[in-house]
Amino acid sequence: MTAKQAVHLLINARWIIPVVPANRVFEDCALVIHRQKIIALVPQAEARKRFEPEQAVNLDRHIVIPGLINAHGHAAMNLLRGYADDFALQTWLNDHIWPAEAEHVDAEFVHDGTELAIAEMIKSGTTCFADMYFFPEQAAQVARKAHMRAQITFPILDFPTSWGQGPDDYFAKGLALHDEYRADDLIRIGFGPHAPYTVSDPHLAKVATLAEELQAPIQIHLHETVQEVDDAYRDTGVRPIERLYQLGLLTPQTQCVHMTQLNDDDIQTIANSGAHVIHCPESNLKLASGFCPVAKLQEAGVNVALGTDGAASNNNLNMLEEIQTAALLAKAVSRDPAALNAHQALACATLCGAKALGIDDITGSLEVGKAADIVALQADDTSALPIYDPASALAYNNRALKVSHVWVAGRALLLSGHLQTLDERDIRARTEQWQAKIKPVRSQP
Ligand SMILES: CSC[C@H]1O[C@@H](n2cnc3c(O)ncnc32)[C@H](O)[C@@H]1O
Ligand SMILES: [Zn+2]
Repeated sequence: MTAKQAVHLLINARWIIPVVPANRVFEDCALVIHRQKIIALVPQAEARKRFEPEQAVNLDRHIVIPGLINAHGHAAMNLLRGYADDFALQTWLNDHIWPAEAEHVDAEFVHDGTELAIAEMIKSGTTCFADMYFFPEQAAQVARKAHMRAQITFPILDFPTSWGQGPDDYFAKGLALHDEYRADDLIRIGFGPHAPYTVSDPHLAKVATLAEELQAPIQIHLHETVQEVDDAYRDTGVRPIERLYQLGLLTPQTQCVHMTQLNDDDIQTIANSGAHVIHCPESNLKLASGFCPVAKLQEAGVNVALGTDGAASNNNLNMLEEIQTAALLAKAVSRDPAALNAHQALACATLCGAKALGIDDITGSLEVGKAADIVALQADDTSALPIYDPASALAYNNRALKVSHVWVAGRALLLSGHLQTLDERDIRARTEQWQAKIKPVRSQP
């Protein structure tokens, strides 16, 4: 008899949806984890014969999936959740959010807001998030403490903010941060030019050059509203996508967020460039920005990932909800009930997110050799039953499921619903202090 192989962790689960291979559900199988990686996905009986785990977790009423990837957000804006609802983007930004940010955002705000956001993300099954916000060094520090995987893009805008005096300052601070995290296993620093209407040509061109040189990602809000595209066309004679293309900013390293205003030429330009689309359906609905044509983009070969955007325009960071909204909306927009089925919607929130962030060799599916970024959802509440197809439960009835366990690179961040790397009581106390300090200006109806 050959000796059993010693491994760190064995996860036995009722259902495992690995995402790769696509459209598959493995029943009564086990994931075997050694060091930070998945080393096998086999039937439980075989796992018992072959492996001697340091720790075994039995999840016999659970659905196990790859960790969810929130491909766009502004984590610290969790402290502005519910601050200004029911406005269109430009009114929301100009009259409410930017004045609030000018008054309140500092390093401590970003530290505390990001910690609040990461706690929410872990508890709702997210293992990796893309962030674009001021004081990105704070976001990176908190992500590192929480052991979350993250892409942190440092903001570039033409004007001064509480984080810096203007573009030169932002580039200097951001590049230093990129250097600091160059060898980090979980955190990658990229460029976050805010939007075509807040960043001028020379700075966009500089982002393109530096990103190419450093092989770093770029994330930008793009074609979010009718007003953005109409104003740009009036002022420049081209649509923002065309301007970005001319400046060399559309490459496979580029993540275009929102993209609700797309004609056939725009879709072709994006497809040809290899740039990725980050679809934020709930933020787009709430700000009444428009609809991202997901089915058309996918048909054209564009990779579409999912993001929540910030909690000030969503108003939560729950990627399971985002999966459901994306799946329902895709059907309505394309008038095709088969558009974005349950497995495809889950893929958008996992593998496609990893592709967009350029980390699909590391995460995004439960494949042997990938990092153990794993989420388990308890699925035994009567409101979840019966479960004929766990992918259906995930996409269309996920309020009935409860995220119970979360691992990133094999380390537990959530065990039986309890955070392992963050102190929830402390987060609550600090959030209450911010709530007392930040007073929303409410106009009377
Ligand atoms: C440069 S840091 C991020 C900056 O973006 C603002 N923001 C949040 N949500 C959106 C959105 O949907 N479109 C454009 N800008 C957005 C945020 O408040 C920060 O100022
Ligand atoms: Zn955003």
